[in-house]
Amino acid sequence: MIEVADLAVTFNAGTPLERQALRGVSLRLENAEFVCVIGSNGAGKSTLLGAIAGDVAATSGRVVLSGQDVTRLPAEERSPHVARVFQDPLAGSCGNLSIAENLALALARGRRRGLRAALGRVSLATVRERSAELGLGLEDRLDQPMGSLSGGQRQALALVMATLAPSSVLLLDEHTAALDPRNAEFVLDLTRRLAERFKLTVLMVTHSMRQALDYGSRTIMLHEGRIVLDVTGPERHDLTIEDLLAEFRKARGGEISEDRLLVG
Ligand SMILES: Nc1ncnc2c1ncn2[C@@H]1O[C@H](COP(=O)(O)OP(=O)(O)OP(=O)(O)O)[C@@H](O)[C@H]1O
Repeated sequence: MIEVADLAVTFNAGTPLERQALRGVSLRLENAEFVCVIGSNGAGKSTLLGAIAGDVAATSGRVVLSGQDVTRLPAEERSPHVARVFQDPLAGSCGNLSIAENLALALARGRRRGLRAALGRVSLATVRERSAELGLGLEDRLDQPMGSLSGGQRQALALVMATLAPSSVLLLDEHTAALDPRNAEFVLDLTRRLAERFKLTVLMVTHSMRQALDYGSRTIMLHEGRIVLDVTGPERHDLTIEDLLAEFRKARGGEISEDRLLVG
């Protein structure tokens, strides 16, 4: 469960560079709910994910994860609750370590122990099994460096890593944006399967309006730090990309001059 109450984040407060990235966002995701977040550049999407994960400090408001108020907890103390996959396939893993070592570290997430302890505990069979499920042949390459993998393979493994240790919340920050369409589809399908299997509460940021309507059961649009659209159920089912574009226009008070919004 994720609960965000009246969350505000202001960067560089009191300076000429002051920027209100979130202006009172309230949002509740029930257990195992999968919500897509869409919004124009600078809308506050990454800031929202960062504030939930603990990388970004809340200026005011509250963040509650699985019933625990984590607003003042640092990121590492939230990690037993939260797993995160970023846009950059290089961001969430260590390229110099082997695939097996990266998976072992992921398994140790949220525990105060190092690689050696993690490697001692990890079951090679588990790592091999979870890698084999991807159908990419990675189970035979576990000793190879993570850096030798393609972007798509790395993002697929990042998802496996995110779901190795028991966490309930998965935050996805445009995690397919750097992939070609075929790999993006593979990773999205994997996302859906893992979310269902582990009953994860998912917040997925995307620039693709198609993805925002096709994945999960609810779509949220952020604009200038506020939620301007929150649709679910039959209302969402009937929503078209044209409708979403119209919502963007409404939010922006005119035409869309957005180079990163994708209708596909
Ligand atoms: N660390 C920071 N310091 C100062 N300003 C920041 C910082 N992080 C984000 N901002 C500003 O806060 C606003 C929201 O940024 P954020 O990255 O959350 O937007 P976004 O919706 O994820 O955008 P995009 O789609 O372009 O990634 C932007 O104006 C951004 O410039």
